[in-house]
Amino acid sequence: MSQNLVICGNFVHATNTEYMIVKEGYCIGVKEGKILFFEPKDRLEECIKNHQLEACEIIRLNPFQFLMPGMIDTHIHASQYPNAGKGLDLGLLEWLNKYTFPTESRFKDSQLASDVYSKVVSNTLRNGTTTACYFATIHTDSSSLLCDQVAKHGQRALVGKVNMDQNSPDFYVEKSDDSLAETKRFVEDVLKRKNPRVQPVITPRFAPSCTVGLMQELGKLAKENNLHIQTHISETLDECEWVKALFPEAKDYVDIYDQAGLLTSKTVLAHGIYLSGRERKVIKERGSSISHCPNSNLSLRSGLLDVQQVLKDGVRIGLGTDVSGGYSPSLLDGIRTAIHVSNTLAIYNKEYKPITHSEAFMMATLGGAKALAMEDTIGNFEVGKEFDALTVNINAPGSHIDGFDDDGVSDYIQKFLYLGDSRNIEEVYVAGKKVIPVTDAQ
Ligand SMILES: Nc1nc2[nH]cnc2c(=O)[nH]1
Ligand SMILES: [Zn+2]
Repeated sequence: MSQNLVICGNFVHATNTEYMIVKEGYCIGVKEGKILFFEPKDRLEECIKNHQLEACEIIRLNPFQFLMPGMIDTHIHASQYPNAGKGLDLGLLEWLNKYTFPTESRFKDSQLASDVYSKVVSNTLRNGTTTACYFATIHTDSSSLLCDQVAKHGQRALVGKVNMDQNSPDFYVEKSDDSLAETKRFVEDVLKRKNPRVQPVITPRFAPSCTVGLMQELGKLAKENNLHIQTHISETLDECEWVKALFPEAKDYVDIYDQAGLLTSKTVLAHGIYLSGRERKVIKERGSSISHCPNSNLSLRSGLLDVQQVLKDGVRIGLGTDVSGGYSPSLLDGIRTAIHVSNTLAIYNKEYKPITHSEAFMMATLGGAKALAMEDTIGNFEVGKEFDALTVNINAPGSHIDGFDDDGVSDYIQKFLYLGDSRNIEEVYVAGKKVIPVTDAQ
């Protein structure tokens, strides 16, 4: 059950006009999971009275604590979690064949699926990911087990059963008709749960793995049911060459998805490193978004995404861990690596203005919400949104952060983004319910 809550202290979030805004000495009121007020704390009594929250316990944060929105992982392969931190010696296409497909094929086994999915959901939650956009595998029933784990641990997620009907190994491929029928079965199963925090996402793996016919049918299915869509695009040069050879009649990579009806305002495209200006323009026109996965792009040596160009072109962008191409399930790592990728571009081009920690923070929170078309529900502390939040303590036991006399709240926030880890994330709330620390009742 989500409780009613009042929390007073220091806050940080992104808005439509500011990448990062610090609110010192504020109070927030939460009723039935939703934010009722967010005001300076001298208005506390009046707000409590106006919103009939008198019976509610008031939590007062200490000066070393602050509240931030929960982080949003816009691209993560739950089924690749067993491989996180290993097998990064090959480029994308060889890596898929040698490590990824064999691992994913094992998820036919429901015991293995439940075990791995429980671990990945609990680890990402502990690391402050309140919303995740997951790839599962081609297996329908085991993909449903990921939904079970998301619900059990109290995370918010989009869950995708993967589609692959060509150019895949014999042990991990579907017949086109089965792929579509099983996707329909999966979508029905997820929707009939009527859990607003667990939704299906249509998940053609990437163009090389899917026939045009299947992609078109998936586009129709998404449209009929107003579903999210996720896939990969323009991640490596080898992949782009392969795509050109496989789809000679397409204008470019984006055109393949566009012709299939897969580019909508609820589509998130992972990577997008090698997109042309025309492709970014089409993505913007369709209202689709990009998931920037910097750890993966460095770990698999795929390339460096120019985030400034993506932002300049008006394309919505969030951060993804892309486990296990990315080895870290933490979006704090995503924030740091995004900054370092941008710094690297600036080292090689003196004119280049790298992104700041504030921009990276925005991408991990409100940017992610926009990328997943969920900005009406989550992403910051706007009144009316659901309360997905982290209580951060830079002085937590075992913390690797030291505060000094001349540090202000903004310094604490910056230090957390660079030096913090799950030890500093003392509490995690999803829709007003405290899901970390885990209690016996959960
Ligand atoms: N990083 C990454 N790229 C992909 N492209 C197609 N499949 C994958 C995958 O599993 N991981
Ligand atoms: Zn991926």
